[in-house]
Amino acid sequence: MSLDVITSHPILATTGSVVALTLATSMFSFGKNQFPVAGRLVIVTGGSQGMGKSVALLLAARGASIVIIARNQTKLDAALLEISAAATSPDQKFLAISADLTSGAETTRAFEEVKEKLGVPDIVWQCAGGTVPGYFKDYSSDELEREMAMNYFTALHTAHAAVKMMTAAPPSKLKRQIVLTSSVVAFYPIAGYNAYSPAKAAIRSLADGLRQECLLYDINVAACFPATIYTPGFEEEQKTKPELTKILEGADEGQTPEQVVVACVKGLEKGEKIITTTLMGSAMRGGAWGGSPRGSVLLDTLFAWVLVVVWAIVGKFMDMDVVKYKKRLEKEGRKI
Ligand SMILES: NC(=O)C1=CN([C@@H]2O[C@H](COP(=O)(O)OP(=O)(O)OC[C@H]3O[C@@H](n4cnc5c(N)ncnc54)[C@H](OP(=O)(O)O)[C@@H]3O)[C@@H](O)[C@H]2O)C=CC1
Ligand SMILES: CCCCCCCCCCCCCCCC(=O)[C@@H](N)CO
Repeated sequence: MSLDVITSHPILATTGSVVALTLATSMFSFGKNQFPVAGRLVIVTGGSQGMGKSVALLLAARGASIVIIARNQTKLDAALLEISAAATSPDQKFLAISADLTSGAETTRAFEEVKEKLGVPDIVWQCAGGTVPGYFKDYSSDELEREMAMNYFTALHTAHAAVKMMTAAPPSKLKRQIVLTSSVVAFYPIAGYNAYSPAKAAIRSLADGLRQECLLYDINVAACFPATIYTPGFEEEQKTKPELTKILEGADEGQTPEQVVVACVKGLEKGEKIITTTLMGSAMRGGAWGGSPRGSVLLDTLFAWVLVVVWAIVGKFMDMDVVKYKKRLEKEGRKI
């Protein structure tokens, strides 16, 4: 096909220009760090333990000022001591604020305190969240609502307070940034997480839509999608996690919070928006892209093609594990 044919055909010409533009933009941004942190003010929600604490530790070591927000003051104080010890410059500031981020009013109060004491945040990274896994039939409706509040409302109020404060502030030289924390269950929900996965899927949806809207305000919005992370929250989960959920998520090796954070920061530095932390996570993302902006165009396209077929098979196998488990329970005379 000659170039003439391409340029004379409106659909081909449009597709061609979009592909060329995407490649040019990705080449242009290649090598440029899209997530500078030194000297910047970062709020980390859920920064008192687990993944959030690892985010705070890494960014403190890279020269950022850090505010951690969580509920328990004792845990906050202990974590802040550790985080401030990771500082590399005397100019870095550290602050811990106790707030329940399921409440919009509390979230606003915490953000106002940050502004008053240290200024408008440059980066807001939401990590607060967690789950009490279980069989759907066993939750009370209050418990179901609590999972939504704990995961989605915390993220929603945090993003809202951040966008309101950032858009009201004078423009900053470096782009301001919001990072949300979802989970791979937003791509592929499994049995035992049905109170939790929909809240994480809602975060994915918010990240995609807000990213688009925030192009208006010159604020970057990204979200990360870890699989199993070995954290205090995970330890707690294991206590109530159905055996079946453990079997299904056994396909995943798990990562330390440090590994997860290094992978997320790498993605952010490359300017990625929907960030996975393992190859399996990328495969799951590849099968669930929708209209989200791509990370690695080549890999994601390949996965998107292959996964159409792979999901048909893997999905069946996963379902078969469930049926196998049900039969095992019946055979052993056990009830769930
Ligand atoms: N661990 C895992 O396997 C995975 C976790 N994730 C997600 O990563 C994030 C971090 O998980 P992880 O490190 O395991 O969690 P942890 O339970 O270890 O830590 C959760 C943090 O969030 C804070 N927090 C919880 N609820 C609230 C609230 N209502 N208001 C303010 N702060 C709150 C906690 O402090 P306090 O209790 O004092 O408020 C704590 O600092 C979560 O969003 C989780 O869903 C995603 C994939 C896998
Ligand atoms: C196409 C590629 C093959 C796909 C195989 C599917 C394997 C499913 C693994 C699911 C892992 C779920 C981790 C959830 C972590 C989480 O969010 C909770 N621990 C909450 O803290």
